[in-house]
Amino acid sequence: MRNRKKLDISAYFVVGPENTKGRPVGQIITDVVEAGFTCLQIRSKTASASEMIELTREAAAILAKFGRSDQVTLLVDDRLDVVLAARKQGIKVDGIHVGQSDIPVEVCREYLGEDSIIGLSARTHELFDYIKTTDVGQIDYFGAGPLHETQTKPDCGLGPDGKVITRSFSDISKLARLSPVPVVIGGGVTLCDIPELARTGVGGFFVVSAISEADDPKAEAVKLIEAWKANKPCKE
Ligand SMILES: Cc1ncc(COP(=O)(O)OP(=O)(O)O)c(N)n1
Ligand SMILES: Cc1ncsc1CCOP(=O)(O)O
Ligand SMILES: [Mg+2]
Repeated sequence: MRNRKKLDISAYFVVGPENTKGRPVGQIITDVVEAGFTCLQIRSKTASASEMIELTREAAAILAKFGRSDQVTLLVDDRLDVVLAARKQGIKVDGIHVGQSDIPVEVCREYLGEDSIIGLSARTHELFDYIKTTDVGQIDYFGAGPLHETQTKPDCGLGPDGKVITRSFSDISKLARLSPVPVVIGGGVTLCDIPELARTGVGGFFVVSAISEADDPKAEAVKLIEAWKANKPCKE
């Protein structure tokens, strides 16, 4: 349980090769690690299993190089097979993030073990009922959103009527209050959202494009962290 107890989801970067405008994923991961991000997720809807394993290897090596392997949590999106194969090859990967239509949390827990981190996305249109009724014993955090519609994941927040439901800051505060596990918010999050998000009481924010598409990913990552810690209005 050591890993699970010290989980820090305050500054969480999600990335895959389709998000970086052709730039090397490893360079942007290096930037966010140097900036002080606390959580990394390898997520790709286009990469093969072997490409995902290589990206995970590279991320783990970057964490090791900066002496951050025990402080920064490294997760893989969706792919239990990738996590298992990576571990088999000696790569230090801490766990998985799954959504409602992915491999069930119980199965992930069975294969990954008690010390692994498992994040779950809560279904947006049923969020509040869901957190009240779900057995959260096997879950380490909820990923929720979107705060704004996002091209990175256009189906995020899609309601039964086909319209995207975004979450207000007051919804998010309520979620932070009611959720039995820490909540991380993402989906269209940019620097200017961070101060208000920090005031909601959630455990953190997650971003893809705010960093992966920035002209200077490292500078953007630093600003995001400073804004989260300082709780001050943003200056672009
Ligand atoms: C931290 C975090 N929160 C939510 C998600 C979304 O997961 P999911 O709903 O399974 O959608 P995909 O990312 O698989 O498209 C996430 N990946 N990370
Ligand atoms: C992976 C994911 N899950 C919910 S929204 C999202 C993508 C968020 O990307 P961006 O920060 O670019 O809006
Ligand atoms: Mg998923």
